[in-house]
Amino acid sequence: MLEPSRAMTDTLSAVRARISRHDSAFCHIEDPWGSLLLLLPVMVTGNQNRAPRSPPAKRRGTTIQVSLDKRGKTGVGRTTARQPLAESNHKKPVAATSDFPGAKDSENGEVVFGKEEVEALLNEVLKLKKLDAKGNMQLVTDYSKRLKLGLKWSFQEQEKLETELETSRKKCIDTETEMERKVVDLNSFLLNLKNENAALDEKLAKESSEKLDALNHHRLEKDARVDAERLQASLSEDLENIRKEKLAVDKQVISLSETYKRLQEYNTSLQQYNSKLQTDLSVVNESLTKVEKEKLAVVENLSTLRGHYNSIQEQLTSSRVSLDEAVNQKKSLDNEVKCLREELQKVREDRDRHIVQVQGLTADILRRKEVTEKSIVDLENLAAKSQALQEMCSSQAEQICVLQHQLATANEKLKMADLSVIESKSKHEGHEKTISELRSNLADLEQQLISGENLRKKLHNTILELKGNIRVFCRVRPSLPDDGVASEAIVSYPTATESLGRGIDLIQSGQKYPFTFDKVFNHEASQEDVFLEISQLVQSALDGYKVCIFAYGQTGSGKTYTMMGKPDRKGLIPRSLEQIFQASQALTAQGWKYKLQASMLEIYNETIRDLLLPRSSNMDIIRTESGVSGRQYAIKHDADGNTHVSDLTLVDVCSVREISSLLEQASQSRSVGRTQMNEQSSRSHFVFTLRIFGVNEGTEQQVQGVLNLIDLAGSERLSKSGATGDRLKETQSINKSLSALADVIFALAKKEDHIPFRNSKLTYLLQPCLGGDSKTLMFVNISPQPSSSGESLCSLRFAARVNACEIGIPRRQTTMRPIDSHLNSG
Ligand SMILES: Nc1ncnc2c1ncn2[C@@H]1O[C@H](COP(=O)(O)OP(=O)(O)OP(=O)(O)O)[C@@H](O)[C@H]1O
Repeated sequence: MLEPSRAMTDTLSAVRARISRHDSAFCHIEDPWGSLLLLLPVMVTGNQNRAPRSPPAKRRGTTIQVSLDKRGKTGVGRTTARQPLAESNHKKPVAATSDFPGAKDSENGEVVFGKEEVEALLNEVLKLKKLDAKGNMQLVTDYSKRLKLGLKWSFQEQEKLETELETSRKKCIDTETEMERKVVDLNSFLLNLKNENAALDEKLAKESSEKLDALNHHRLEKDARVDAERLQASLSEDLENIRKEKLAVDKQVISLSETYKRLQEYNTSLQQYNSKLQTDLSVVNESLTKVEKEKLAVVENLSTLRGHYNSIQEQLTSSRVSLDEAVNQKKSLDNEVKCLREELQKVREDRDRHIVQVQGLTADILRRKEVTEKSIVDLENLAAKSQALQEMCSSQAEQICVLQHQLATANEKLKMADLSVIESKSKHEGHEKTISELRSNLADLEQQLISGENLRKKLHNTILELKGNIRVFCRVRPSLPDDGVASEAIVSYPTATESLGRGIDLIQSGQKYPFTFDKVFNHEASQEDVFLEISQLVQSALDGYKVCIFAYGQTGSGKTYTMMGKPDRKGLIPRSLEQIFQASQALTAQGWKYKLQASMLEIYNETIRDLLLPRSSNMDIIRTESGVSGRQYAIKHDADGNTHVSDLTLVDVCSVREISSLLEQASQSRSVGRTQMNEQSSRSHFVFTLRIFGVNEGTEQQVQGVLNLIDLAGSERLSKSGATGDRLKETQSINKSLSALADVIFALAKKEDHIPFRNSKLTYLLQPCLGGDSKTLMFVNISPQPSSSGESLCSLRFAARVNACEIGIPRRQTTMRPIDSHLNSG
């Protein structure tokens, strides 16, 4: 990596040399006037005191002296070289004579003018003689000749100088041109130099990066070298250790060699011992033979010594065995690198000991035999076990086969199950898809249902509005057993199409009075028939309208029956409440939540009574009504048209059962007076009010409806009632309030400025429901008794007038959310 640096250094040196050369040339050119002075044989000087810029030219021939006079003007003079003019290559000699004073003769007889000569000529003063005119003339003539010569020379010199000046100018121009050319060359050279410099910089950067790489590489190599050195150090340590080990091994080798030598010596001694043992063996063999002979002799001769013989035989056998063992041991010792010859020798030396050892070995063999036998038994046991295991293995193999078969079957089943699972999955997915579709359809249907319900409400209310704001239904009760046998019917129903179901004719004194209402129920109409006609009106209350249904009619005409009914023939109030509960329950599916509040009061003799108070409280009030003391219920209407009766009991109701209980309580609380006409005739106006607050969680819509169901007191005439005393007062009060009701309705119909709501408690209580933004329905109940025909006619006439009224446009009370307080309260 050092090569690029060296090459770079060489290149830089070469460039510096070139720059140096060019610098010198440039410097030379930078002093063009110096060059010009070299070219021009002119010496420029300042005044005489200033040092010349170049050494005074001691040139031969005439030189031009340019001098500055005292006013700074440049002048051109001549210096006269003291050389002969002939040596000058540009001077022409001027002929001169020796007669000319002031001029100096050259060697060739030429006159050379210089400054001094000219000055001397000019300053020459002719010395004229007074009496020598001729001589004077001569002098003047000479002087004029010399002046002429001087002038002539001067002219020639001037021409020459001009020529030289012109030449110098040309040369100067040439020099300038040359200089400009050289400047251009130098500029291009400088440009090249800059390019080369840039290239060199680039090369330098490249080489710097290469140098960095080289340095990195060098660093890595250095690290590697350090590692290698470390490795070398560790290897050196290992080598040192190995050397130490080698030394130890060498020592061991030496000791082993010594051991080997000793072993060799030992081997030699063993061999000697072996030979000795061989000798002993032969001796033993001989003795053995001898012993055998003796043994034979003993066997043959001494049967009594058989036992001894046997022992000897055994000893002999053992000796033989031991001998064989010894021989074998010897052979093995011989075969085993003769290392154990020493032991053999020892064995042979200690023969008895060997015999003992042989005996021990024999015993060991016996022991081993026993062990072997035991091992054989064990082996047999193991074989048996092995056999059992093999049998077990075979049985297990069979089981494995069976299991494999079962596994294959199970795999098949698993595959089948997988397939069935996949199939089930796809079916499930299909089902899910179907379910999602059904759900979306259901959602659509629900949406359609909601929109249908909204449309229904709209249409229903539109129909009701088209029908008129206050409608009148007429109901004729059937004849009761107590009514006695009627001689003739006082009511008939027209059968004409236009008045079918809507017309009623009352016959009195042979005169027929036809009436037409929104609906006429004859005596056969059931409670259900009646309720069917008003159910939509009740539904309106749930939709947020103020609904007011009241029953008007003479005593005993069936008002209470129509409104309350009997336990087995429920009237409008329980049916309406049932419908409201059912409808509110059904609307929960559309996101509606309702809160229902019930209140029940009666207006008796222009006094309000809370029918939901405990009986004791009512008793107090009754005493109050009779002038003792008691609380007053104040009626107030807020800006939203809601009526509030102070201290009136409001009960949150959640079921029909609760309502039934409340109605029962109210029924018992009602003031029931006896009149001559109806033993159970109620002498008060009964007002059942159900406030309905609904909110839709989904649409944020809120409704606030009111359902007023009113059972008015009987409207009998005083003359017919026969009442006296309190009953008369009751009748008068009732008639007054009914009259006030009629006045309000008629005032509304006439759109009078003042509506006399405050004329009675009943009208003031029902003001919001009569005031134009509610839906009002009046039942006019008619008794079929001929004796009641007059009252019936009055009722029908009143109803007809009411039916002709338009009291306003019903307004649905709906808002968006903020009225949550109704639902949250309580
Ligand atoms: N449509 C009807 N069908 C059967 N019975 C009826 C019908 N209308 C009324 N009655 C019966 O007639 C009697 C009088 O009816 P109800 O008490 O309802 O009259 P009312 O107008 O309420 O009298 P009051 O003004 O004195 O309260 C009751 O016994 C009632 O059961």
